Amino acid sequence: MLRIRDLKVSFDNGTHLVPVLHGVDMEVRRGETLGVVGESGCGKSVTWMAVMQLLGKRARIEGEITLGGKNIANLPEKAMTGIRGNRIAMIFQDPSSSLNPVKTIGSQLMETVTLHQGLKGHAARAEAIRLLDKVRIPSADQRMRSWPHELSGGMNQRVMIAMALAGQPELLVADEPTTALDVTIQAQILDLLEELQRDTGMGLVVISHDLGVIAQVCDRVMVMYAGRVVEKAQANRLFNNAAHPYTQGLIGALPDLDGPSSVW
Ligand SMILES: Nc1ncnc2c1ncn2[C@@H]1O[C@H](COP(=O)(O)OP(=O)(O)OP(=O)(O)O)[C@@H](O)[C@H]1O
Repeated sequence: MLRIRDLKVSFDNGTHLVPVLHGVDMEVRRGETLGVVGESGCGKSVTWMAVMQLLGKRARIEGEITLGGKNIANLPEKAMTGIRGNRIAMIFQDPSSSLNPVKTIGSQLMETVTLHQGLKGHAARAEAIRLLDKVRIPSADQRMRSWPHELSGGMNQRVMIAMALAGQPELLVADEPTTALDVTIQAQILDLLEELQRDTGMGLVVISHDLGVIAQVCDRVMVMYAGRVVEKAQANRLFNNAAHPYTQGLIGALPDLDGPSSVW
């Protein structure tokens, strides 16, 4: 469905270009859940921000990004607006900074529904409530009147996922979707993403520095290190038999339940 070939990204810092991605190759197959893992700063977010053309004017992007066979790298902004949200949607780490604090959940969700589905008034409201139900927000009708600060981080992330679903995207990119949440809520959000992926058949990309998160939901995994993909594998193969030393190090760093306890 989506193929990235030899993606190179540099940032212009005023005096010279600073290379950040050095030729990334990646692909997402229809209906799969792909994990992108690697330490902070290795280029996970930049890769997907480049796909979405959200990197701003200082970024120089080279390479090929094809969606359904069509090259979308460096598309004009107007054409890209038709892709963002409608074909590829993205959610981020901190839902409270993505939501507008001075608008209710309902009005933000209705705006998104109007933008992507052209619905207005009662129809937009009904669709917004349906989406809140779909992401398992209890009493969706009442929650429409809530402000972002009245909801927990986990609930706000569910609202962001509802917004992402408004455009019925073929692909949802979740960039560290659970990093800002506590552990029990993390598991619930991952379960929800998995369930939505199964129900809708959309492709799902989960970006995380946390192998535990990747292990829970992903079919295939791409491991990134210093602006490159260093390993691609089926998730179970990767965890049992990682080929690259960096991946072996990442797996070796996971806490071992059978190992000696450090708590006395
Ligand atoms: N707008 C920007 N201008 C300049 N450099 C940037 C910009 N955005 C990212 N970078 C640099 O690109 C590199 C990759 O960043 P990226 O955000 O993709 O890392 P990451 O793997 O997603 O890590 P994290 O999980 O910490 O976000 C980093 O060195 C970062 O400082």
